[in-house]
Amino acid sequence: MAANELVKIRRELHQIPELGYQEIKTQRYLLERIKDMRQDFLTVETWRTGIFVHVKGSVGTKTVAYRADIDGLPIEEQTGYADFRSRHEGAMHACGHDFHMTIALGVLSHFAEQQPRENMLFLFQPAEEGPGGALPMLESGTFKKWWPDEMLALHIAPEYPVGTVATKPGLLFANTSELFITLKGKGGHAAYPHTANDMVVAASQLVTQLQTIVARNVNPLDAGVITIGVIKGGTKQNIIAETATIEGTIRTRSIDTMKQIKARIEALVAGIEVGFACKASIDYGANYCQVYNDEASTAAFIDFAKRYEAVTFVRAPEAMTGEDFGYFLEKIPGMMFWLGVESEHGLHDARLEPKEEAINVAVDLLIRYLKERDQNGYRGEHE
Ligand SMILES: CC(=O)N[C@@H](CCC[C@H](N)C(=O)O)C(=O)O
Repeated sequence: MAANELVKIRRELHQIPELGYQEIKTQRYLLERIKDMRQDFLTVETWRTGIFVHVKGSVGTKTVAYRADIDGLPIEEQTGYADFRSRHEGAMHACGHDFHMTIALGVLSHFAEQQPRENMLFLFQPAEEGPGGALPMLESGTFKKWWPDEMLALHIAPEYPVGTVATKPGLLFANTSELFITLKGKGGHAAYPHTANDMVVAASQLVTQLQTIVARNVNPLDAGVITIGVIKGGTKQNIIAETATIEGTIRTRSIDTMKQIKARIEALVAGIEVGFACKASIDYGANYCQVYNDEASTAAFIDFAKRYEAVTFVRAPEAMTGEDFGYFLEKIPGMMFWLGVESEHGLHDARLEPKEEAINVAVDLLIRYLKERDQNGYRGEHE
């Protein structure tokens, strides 16, 4: 696909962001673009709001998979885009999944025209931002039928210039768990606090206490994050709130630290229940396992990236970002890398404006890399 065609696709996708498992228009749009491609080697199967596309190789003894996530975020866009802003109120592609999908379409269209030796599997995966599409997609009959030998994915990186790719072997992204806490007390008139049981005060205390866990309970040589992104409670300024909810995310480098943090959260919440004579419930929502890059797959990618003159390779530090792609890497050797897109504003920011030149950089890089691997053999073939 030509660079201007890819930019057009990205802009069309940017206008229709949809949240996890609501990607109806996105799926329809992707299916239309896939239908425009040469069909001789393709088999397309939908899975919920996602899509699998299998490319039959001329030899077809191995399969390499490439995954792109397709959901948007509940953010009201504040970019400077005039012509292609999100048309969906309160939703935005603020994590670059419009780029991820466009890049996957660009790579797929190449291999739809030029049949690879080995099979390829493209996954357009819903719900990466939550509740998680990777694990159920991995467990689906379609995935099992086309089970790959190796798997790749990328994520845009606003902090790197266009032309940069970054990754590392081993741990790349953290273990994550969502966190939803509901506190239920007794509402009442603002003027009669002694007759009520104020959950705004209880929630405020709890948020402050939660921030002590990483500071006071986690080994400083280990790492953890507890971010509370939402706190809601009450209905009016002169009514004492009967309920309050707290929503956040927990990030850790190790599973043990995740367990330790959850135990501390439960102890603190139990303390709030006693201290405020209220009822509390905790829901950990979606949990993602770490993204752990396979040594051999990552070494092959880094070796290529260092030789490929169109990109600069940077060794990435570990990040506390989460990615349900980690579930695939738990079962299948593979790797994920960052793609530099240079934006002043970062991921999950309403002003994120990744540079579109990065799309073509990624498409060319992936086509060349996959072609080289296709000629030289994927994991297990020449090892
Ligand atoms: C790359 C990225 O930003 N990923 C998200 C993944 C969401 C994880 C999960 N829903 C949670 O909030 O814990 C991230 O926030 O890191």
